Amino acid sequence: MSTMAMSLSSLVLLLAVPAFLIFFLCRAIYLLFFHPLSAIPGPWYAAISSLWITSHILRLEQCKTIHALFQKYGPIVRIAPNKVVFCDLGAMKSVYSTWKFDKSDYYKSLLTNDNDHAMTTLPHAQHSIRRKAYASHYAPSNLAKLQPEISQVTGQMVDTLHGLSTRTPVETLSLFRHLALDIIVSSSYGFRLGAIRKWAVEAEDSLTTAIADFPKRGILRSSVPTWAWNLVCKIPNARLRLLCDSDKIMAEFVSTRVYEMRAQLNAIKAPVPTPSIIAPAPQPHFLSALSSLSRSSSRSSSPSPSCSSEDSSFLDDGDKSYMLPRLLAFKYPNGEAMPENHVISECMGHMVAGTDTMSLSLSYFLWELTRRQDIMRKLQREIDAVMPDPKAIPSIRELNGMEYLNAFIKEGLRLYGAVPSLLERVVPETGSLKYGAGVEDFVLLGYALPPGTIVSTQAWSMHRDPTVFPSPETFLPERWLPSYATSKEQSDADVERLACMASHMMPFGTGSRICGGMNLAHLILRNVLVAVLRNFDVEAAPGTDEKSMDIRDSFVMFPASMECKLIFHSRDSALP
Ligand code: HEM
Repeated sequence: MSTMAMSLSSLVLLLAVPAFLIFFLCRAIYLLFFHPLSAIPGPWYAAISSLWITSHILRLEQCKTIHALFQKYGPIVRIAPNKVVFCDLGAMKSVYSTWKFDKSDYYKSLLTNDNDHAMTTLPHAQHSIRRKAYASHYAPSNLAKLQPEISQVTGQMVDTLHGLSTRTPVETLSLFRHLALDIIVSSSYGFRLGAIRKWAVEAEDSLTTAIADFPKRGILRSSVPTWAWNLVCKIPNARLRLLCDSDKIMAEFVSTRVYEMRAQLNAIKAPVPTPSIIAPAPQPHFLSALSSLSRSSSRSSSPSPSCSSEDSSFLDDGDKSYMLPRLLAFKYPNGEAMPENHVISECMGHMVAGTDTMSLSLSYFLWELTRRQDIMRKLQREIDAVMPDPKAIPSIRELNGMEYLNAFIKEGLRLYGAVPSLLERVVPETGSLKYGAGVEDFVLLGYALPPGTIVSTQAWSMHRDPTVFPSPETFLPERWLPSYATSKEQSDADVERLACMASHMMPFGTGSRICGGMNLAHLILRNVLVAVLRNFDVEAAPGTDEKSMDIRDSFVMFPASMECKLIFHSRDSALP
């Protein structure tokens, strides 16, 4: 009996193995030669399985791998059975701006507290409602009101750096993460977190740690089964607990702000005077030096666009206008208020989206300057001229008018934009969009893509197109400056060249899903760069070099060593 059973199971095995091999072979032949995407160039092994691209994602080198594919195969490449990438301006506009395809499931890995926020809301239609809830917060006119707070926090950071003993290496990813979080928290909730102050005394700020942990938690959480995750979180190790709880820590922080804000709003409705939720903070010299400038800029700015709020009067706290009350006052099209868990996840999404992106960009920008003293000196000459007092950051208008600084930031975002990765979208079902009279299929660079195909491009490659950016790997702010040509032909060519470069730039994404905090990001970059370079010369600390700063990517980019240590030398004595 047992001999019979054994021979039966060997027979099943004998048949199963070839059956599986035949199935795999037939599938591979179909994917390679008969699949609707089979005509698209690319490595044959990528066409038959996702394993190849997944191995590069796991090695944290997707951007460079995809870029090499464009160099080998041209502007459209098949990187997996169902995935197509492209590097072409027309295609970029078509996917992200004209047809506004929905995002792919990839974005669900960025959920906060298991809830959607604007970045993870996949369908275009739902997203545009969500975006309305917060968009006016980041309007330039509203940000102008928040400039004094941004300058103040930046000033605290500069004071802290001045207080360090000479030649102390500073890990700038951590420094700028604390700074960015202070700014985002203050501009979103009107709450002084004091992360920079804690950083200065080396005290841990659990919210900053939670935000730094968030991506690691996401990767770990999605790569192990729930039971294993629960087990990991039971290990009695304080650091591990913090990592496991990062979502919870963020959610609790935001819930408390919601609770406080509601209390304040209710108090405003009932005419009982209440103190502002902003903890009274000392008036640092930075703020006092700036307040008159910033007040005049906020007064002259146009009123912030209204959100669909019935109670917009409470949006202002004195001169300022925060994001949280906008979300609490927002009504969905059916007239219902945004549920509290949506408000919380939206706020968490912005903290996560804005913190590491800022710290990475600023760290790479400064690291580049340590290698390019010529650029640092040019920037300092321009900054010194508009910022005679090293403690008074110029007005937004003056910052925006700094030609070389602007060119430097554009070039920085070109090579060191914190999100250089594929921004995946999905070709919709046939018939849900009409591509033209009688045109059912979506055609990209001459290839018809069936519904469900995942299409994307990456800033890494769009920003390194040698036909648009000559010597693309060279950091050259001058490429963004007009040549001040005297002849009409030359100046027309100049305008065309600059416009062509600008149209290829997508450090903040592009189209309807472009970074919601882009204006705030620009403001922070300008504030921090002028404050740091007016006050310090920057040098790379021993060990911070090409190798340690080599770029890795996992949606955001980061240095191979996961740190960036720089030394800030005070310029006090050297100044005229
Ligand atoms: C240099 C800094 C930054 C870079 C490079 C950057 C880049 C990006 C990119 C590439 C996207 C995604 C586009 C897509 O998936 O198609 C994005 C989305 C987003 N970012 Fe940023 N970002 C930065 C700073 C910020 C800041 C400071 C905030 C706010 C505090 C912010 C808030 C957001 C939000 C809310 C979204 C989702 C937008 C939506 O779908 O409505 N970002 N960002």
